Amino acid sequence: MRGPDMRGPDGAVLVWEEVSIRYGSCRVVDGVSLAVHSGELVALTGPNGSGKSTLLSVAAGVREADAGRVLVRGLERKADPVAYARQVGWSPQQCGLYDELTVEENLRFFGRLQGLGGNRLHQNLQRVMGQLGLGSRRRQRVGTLSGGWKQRVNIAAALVHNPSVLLLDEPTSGLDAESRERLLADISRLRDEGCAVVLATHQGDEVAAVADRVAQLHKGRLGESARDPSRQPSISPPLLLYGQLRHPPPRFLLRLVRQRLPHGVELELIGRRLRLRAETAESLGYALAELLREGVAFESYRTVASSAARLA
Ligand SMILES: Nc1ncnc2c1ncn2[C@@H]1O[C@H](COP(=O)(O)OP(=O)(O)OP(=O)(O)O)[C@@H](O)[C@H]1O
Repeated sequence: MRGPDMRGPDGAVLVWEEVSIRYGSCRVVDGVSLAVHSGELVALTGPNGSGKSTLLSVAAGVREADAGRVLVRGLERKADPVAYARQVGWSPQQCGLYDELTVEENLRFFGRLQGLGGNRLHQNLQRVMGQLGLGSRRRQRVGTLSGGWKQRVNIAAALVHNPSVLLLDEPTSGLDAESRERLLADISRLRDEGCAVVLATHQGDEVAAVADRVAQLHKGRLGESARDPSRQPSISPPLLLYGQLRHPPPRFLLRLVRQRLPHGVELELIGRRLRLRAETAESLGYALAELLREGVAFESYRTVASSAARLA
């Protein structure tokens, strides 16, 4: 149960409204406004020290904004901290897991912290272990897991109470390319299941293929391109196509298709998720036709003609 469907003014589940945060005299987040919707994955990118973790920590409720406010389903934390916490899952950069406990014991512990117990806790543990593919590792001590599996448990711990919003701080950091790809595929599935996901990373290129939108922070300020879509000018917006493939196509075939794409068309693939970006409908249509001609089978796809995103 995700609770009553109370959303922000424009239907957003998570809203940062003119948020500023200081450490001493240093303003590390400066008037940031950003709205995230259900079923949307926003990549929060920017160099080290640009304020990504700080911005997430305010939404997670672990520190207060000095100015502005954060709303989750229209609710401010100070109005009802318990109801707010139920809606938010936070996976911090430093895993807070207990190495000497098993995967399941860790998740049970975090579930209890969220006030879950009995059958509800049991059901939530099953669900979350299924979502992150942890079933076969449930009895393994966390201290013996690889970095990729630890990150999965870290994310599962954030999801155990079934929040509407998932905040992920550098979840792919330190992972090899294959583990990163697998983890990003899992994260995009969580988004597809309806979660509003914000993923902070200083490696924006890596998440561009799965992100619906990229919000770029620089010295605590949000780049023009990443502001709330409704406030953006619609000058030559890119056309985007997101597709879910039946099977991941062989690499040689992708290479072949890429060679034939019209100038300016980008094609990215993570697992079975494909993204095409083009400047015109003609070039997008041409690229799609090329993929279909080569036998790439889509389970589904959607196109977005949007000024919402600079999907870098
Ligand atoms: N507890 C703190 N006290 C003082 N300054 C802090 C504190 N935490 C963070 N900062 C400073 O705030 C700024 C933003 O830090 P933050 O960790 O939010 O950036 P980031 O974009 O997440 O960086 P990274 O990618 O390295 O995690 C940095 O200049 C950092 O040094």
